[in-house]
Amino acid sequence: MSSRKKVALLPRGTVSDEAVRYMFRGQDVEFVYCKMIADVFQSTANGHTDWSVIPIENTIDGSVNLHIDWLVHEVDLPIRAEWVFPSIQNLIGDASELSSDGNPAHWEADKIKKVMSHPVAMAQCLQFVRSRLPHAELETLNSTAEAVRTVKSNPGKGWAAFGTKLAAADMELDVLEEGVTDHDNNFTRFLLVGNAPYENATATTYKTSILVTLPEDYPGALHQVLSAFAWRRINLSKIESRPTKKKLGSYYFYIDVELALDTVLMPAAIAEIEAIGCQVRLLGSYPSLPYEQT
Ligand SMILES: O=C(O)C(=O)Cc1ccccc1
Repeated sequence: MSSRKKVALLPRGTVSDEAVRYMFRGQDVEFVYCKMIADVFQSTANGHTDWSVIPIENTIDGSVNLHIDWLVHEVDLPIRAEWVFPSIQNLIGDASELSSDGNPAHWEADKIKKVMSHPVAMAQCLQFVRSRLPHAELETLNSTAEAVRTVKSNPGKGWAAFGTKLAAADMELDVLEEGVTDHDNNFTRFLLVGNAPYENATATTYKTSILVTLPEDYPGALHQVLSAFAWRRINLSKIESRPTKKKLGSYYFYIDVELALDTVLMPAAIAEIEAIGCQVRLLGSYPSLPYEQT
């Protein structure tokens, strides 16, 4: 039997595709492209793939709540690694339709009736939309690659997309404007989740992600949770409250801790939090891989 690992991700030509090519550069893994994020998760949850790759947070728009909620409520797949990757969007369309002389650089705003993209990509380009395409209708789809494909299959309608250069090349469309993301330093954080372990000999930084549900009748419980980390001098890199989906006004806290679980301090901090009546669910303890420009 082949030991080649299978990784589920959004379609070819998406930002996820670029990020996964970067993460697994030089390694022999099989990419299983899925139409939308729910399919990505399901593919690993039902054993068809070893891992899923999930965009979880980005510089401009913050957490991708839909993806965090899937990870927490719909599947039980441990986090195996995280890494960041720059997400660069481009305005893509057919220059013969969107400019008067067919030159991509001469695209005209009033010829663009609608721009499509993934919601995360759209959120990253809103200033560009406001200043350069104020009259265009906006539509969000399952991925940037789907948006580019939709433009390709609807010629003559004045449609354009925000997406990658790879998707533009695949669909034989033009890059009308490069790098339309609102801030240059725009990175997306990706998670590798799944039941198969992931080894990375080069990792030097580790994180542990936990979900904490506070007892209802305990004033100051969050303060106690934070102090369990604070007096041990353990750094938190993220804390976010999300609805439990069980009752209005009931929340859990998603906490990223900058320490591996197999250190003396971490189990002690978790035991202290449990002792005050909080429920703690471990989402994973994993390497945090730096981005090195290739
Ligand atoms: O649709 C894509 O290209 C994705 O991979 C989702 C996404 C979009 C924008 C930034 C990061 C991930």
